Amino acid sequence: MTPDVRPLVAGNWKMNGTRASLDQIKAIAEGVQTPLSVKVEALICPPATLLYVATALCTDSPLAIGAQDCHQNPSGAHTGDLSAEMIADCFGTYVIVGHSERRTDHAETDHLVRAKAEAAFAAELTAIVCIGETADERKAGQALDIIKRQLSASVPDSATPENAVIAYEPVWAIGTGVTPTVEDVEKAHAFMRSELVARFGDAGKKIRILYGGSVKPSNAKELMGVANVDGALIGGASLKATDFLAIYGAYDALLS
Ligand SMILES: O=C(CO)COP(=O)(O)O
Repeated sequence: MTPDVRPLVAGNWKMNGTRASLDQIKAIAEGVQTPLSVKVEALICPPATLLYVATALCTDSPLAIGAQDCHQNPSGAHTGDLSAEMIADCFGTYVIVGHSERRTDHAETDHLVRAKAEAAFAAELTAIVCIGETADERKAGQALDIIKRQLSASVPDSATPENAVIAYEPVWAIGTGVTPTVEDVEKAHAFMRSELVARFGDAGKKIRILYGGSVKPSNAKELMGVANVDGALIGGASLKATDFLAIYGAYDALLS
């Protein structure tokens, strides 16, 4: 945690979820209607097909809804893509950019990820910019170098604590059930914090840095309690309302 920073617990549903899954969003929207929501923000990023209906389910809930990607341009001939304006038009308030699966599946570069984050800012969305090293990069002792490069090249100069969130997701921890040690998470997040402060000054102290990769109810309290970990980006465990709410609820103990 970072002093005076409101943590964000975010779910990334990836390419999962049909209309039947809206029940889970409804349950999460109801489940986060607790006093904890003043202190901890909750977000679900369903597939684009569910975005508009999901926001309609959350009108009376503090649960925010976001998208998983956006195009760097506001409109035009880009078949199959989604603009940041379209997400905002569906009442989405966040968009994930530069997830490692998009960097791999769609060859997204740091440069493109930065342009997508800028498009998000222009549409008044908050961009969750994902970074993280692969297993090979880690084995080669390059983890911090990769983090430094991705952070500096993927995050726009216009990032602020309001419009930008960083998600550190070591690629080897995604969907594997394996997480870094608490010491490794602490080291990586302290490094990112120092990089952000060096670049953005006081604002860099408040930009949220989420941890992602095999977060589940059983490890949430330990991981979320680490210094400079300002929440989670959850994949698999965000698909079930009970699991997501258990992770969210870990802050009950951490903040009491
Ligand atoms: O990629 C992730 C979230 O964006 C993490 O996925 P898992 O929580 O399934 O490991």
